[in-house]
Amino acid sequence: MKYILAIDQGTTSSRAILFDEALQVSAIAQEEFPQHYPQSGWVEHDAADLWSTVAGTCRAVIERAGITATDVAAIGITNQRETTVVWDRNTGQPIHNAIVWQDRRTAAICNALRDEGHQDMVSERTGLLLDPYFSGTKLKWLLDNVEGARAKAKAGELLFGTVDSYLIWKATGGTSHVTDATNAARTLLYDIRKGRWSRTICDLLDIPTSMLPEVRDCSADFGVTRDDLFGRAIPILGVAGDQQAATIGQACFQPGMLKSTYGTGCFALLNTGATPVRSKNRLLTTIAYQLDGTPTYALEGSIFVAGAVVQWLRDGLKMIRHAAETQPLAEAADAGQNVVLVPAFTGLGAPYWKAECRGAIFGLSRNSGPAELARAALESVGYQTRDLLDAMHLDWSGETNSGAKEATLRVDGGMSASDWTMQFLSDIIGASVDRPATLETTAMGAAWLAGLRAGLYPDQASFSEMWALERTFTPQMSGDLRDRKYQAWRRAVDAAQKF
Ligand SMILES: Nc1ncnc2c1ncn2[C@@H]1O[C@H](COP(=O)(O)OP(=O)(O)O)[C@@H](O)[C@H]1O
Ligand SMILES: O=P(O)(O)OC[C@H](O)CO
Repeated sequence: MKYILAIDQGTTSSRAILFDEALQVSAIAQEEFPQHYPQSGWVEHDAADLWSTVAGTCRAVIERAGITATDVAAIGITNQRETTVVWDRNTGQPIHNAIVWQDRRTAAICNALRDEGHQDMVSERTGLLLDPYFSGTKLKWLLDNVEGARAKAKAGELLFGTVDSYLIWKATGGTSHVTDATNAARTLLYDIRKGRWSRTICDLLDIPTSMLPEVRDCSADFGVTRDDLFGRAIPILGVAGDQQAATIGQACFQPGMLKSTYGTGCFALLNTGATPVRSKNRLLTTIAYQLDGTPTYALEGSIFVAGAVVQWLRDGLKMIRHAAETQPLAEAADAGQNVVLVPAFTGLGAPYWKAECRGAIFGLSRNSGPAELARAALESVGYQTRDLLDAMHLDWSGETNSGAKEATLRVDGGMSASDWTMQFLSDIIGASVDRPATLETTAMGAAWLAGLRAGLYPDQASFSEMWALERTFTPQMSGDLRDRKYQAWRRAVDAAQKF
């Protein structure tokens, strides 16, 4: 029996998942690592923690399954996207903590670039917006603020990478400085149409192109691990950013297919096929996957707070002890009250992009309590998804909320386990929501990419047929109530922005 080892390096933990020849999960290991918040709005990871938890969970999962590295045909990597690492080519030492995707420290750089009129040029090339979310301005900040960094970068002594790149460099003993097209597409430095680093944007941000990794297909040769790492060299044959890997794991291979992942945040990707669609509604254009040199594009909506609102009920308000307790609370809530929670704890993402907006609660009465708050928290995830899907459908077919007429929404991620939330989601978008039998879709996407290259797993068509449904949620709410509730949400978001 041969296995594929999938590495899922996420924002709060690293996971290693072993898939067998039938693409079934054999073993899982997971390890959390510290988050660093040096200032308000700043989020950092120690790159050494990312590497040690990845190496540690990989070794653990091999041991747990009672196999050896000889049984592992290939490694697939999927990762938190945009997070930026810069390290010394000679010593391998990072010059600073990694700056995490959530970090807002480059807001001023982005505002200045926007004021100078660069938004259109950047969007046209990268599909992205001038927002601190993406890697480019984080890299510029590091070169501007770490002593001696720019001179060393110009001398060719420093390397840049998103997390995949850094992990590959470490795993291969510094022999491979590469990334894949989906991760490159999140840097703000990559021309997604031409398929190469944009010299114009690198010049604008004063970033030497010699620092940038070589960009490969998602299913390709990324290097082989050092012999001493797992006892035998293993080839790394698949790489994709985590939301793209989930799109692959959900087998969203046809234009019009749509997935939404509910973890800490929520990321919805709509496959738009061979042509990049430029959003008129402030969504992102990105690469869904690239196989055999051909990119497939997607429209993406990114929400920064989804499951995190449940974490806030648990850790901030101490209203619940476990995320699943929100369901009985929401069921018990008084249906006559319309409490609306706007969870803009770290600003609003797509389609609003209001970094300075903060959260708000509307419609409280003397009778409002934990049940109404829990319901409002879960509902906020549905409303935010509706915002994204309305924008997507406008970009894609020119109609608002044509979801009901199109392919259903495929969901995954920790919060998709909440039946109540998934039913409300279906009600408020007025379309079916499909939850797959395997919720490990992100890791499965990475495993499939590697297994495809290794000759272990089937092609796209056969892989699509393996996708299995666990449950479909269909709309139960009347159209009238749906409209009234959604309009109340829109008023609440407007009011929160004006505060
Ligand atoms: N039964 C549930 N009901 C509501 N929220 C849940 C439930 N189970 C998990 N969550 C939420 O899902 C998130 C975890 O999902 P996960 O996919 O592991 O996230 P990430 O990869 O971002 O760490 C947490 O924010 C948690 O609050
Ligand atoms: O690590 P996750 O699952 O929170 O995903 C983070 C996204 O890739 C950020 O763009």
